[in-house]
Amino acid sequence: MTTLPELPNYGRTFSLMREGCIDEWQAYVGHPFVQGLRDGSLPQPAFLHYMIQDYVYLVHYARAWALGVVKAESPEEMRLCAATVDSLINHEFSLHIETCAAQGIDEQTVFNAKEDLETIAYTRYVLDSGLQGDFLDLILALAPCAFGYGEIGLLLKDANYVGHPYEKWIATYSGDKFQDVCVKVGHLVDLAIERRVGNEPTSSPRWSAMQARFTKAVELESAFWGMGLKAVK
Ligand SMILES: Cc1ncc(CN)c(N)n1
Repeated sequence: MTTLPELPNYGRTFSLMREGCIDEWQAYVGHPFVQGLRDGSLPQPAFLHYMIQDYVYLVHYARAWALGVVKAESPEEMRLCAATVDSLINHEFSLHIETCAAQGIDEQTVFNAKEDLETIAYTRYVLDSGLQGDFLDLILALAPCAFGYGEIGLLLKDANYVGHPYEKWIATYSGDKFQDVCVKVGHLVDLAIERRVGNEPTSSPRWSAMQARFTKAVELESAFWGMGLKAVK
């Protein structure tokens, strides 16, 4: 029997929002694609297709975090957004670049890859949240990406071993560097909420719209996994 790791400590808002969409959340972190990553049964072509789309996703995702620098209302918010942009471009990208290079695909080719509909839907949803909304709208659309992969990394950590087909992927998302990003994003979300809606966010008239913003991004995460599986059907 597998024992579940303790819920990661990504802040107060994470716990509230995760609970507020628990069915959608479980569908995201327990998706069949994730099970295939865990036991190594995910076909390699599906993984490669996903990694190429995910690189494109991360390009837009980094742009959205850069928009966070533009929309921030305090130096701390600016710094945390800038640090996340740096971590995405100079750390997380490496996993994708190395995976694709091992298959003879260079970074510029991946950068120019044609986007699947699921990639367009999710990335433009996040960017639009920041363009039409305020900093909070943006950050809540961005958050499930970090928290979900952080939680999945911890869930899959025990299943990893040297020579596992997805060893590097699991090591990246369960590793200290990525976990540290999740904790910092959790702190940023808590700060942003406190600044704009106060200490009792669930009593705010804005809460249901905030939860809806978060939940939609969670659903788009599941659709993104589904895109990866479709590649081999
Ligand atoms: C679609 C998606 N969501 C989240 C992550 C983790 N940054 C990612 N790489 N790709």
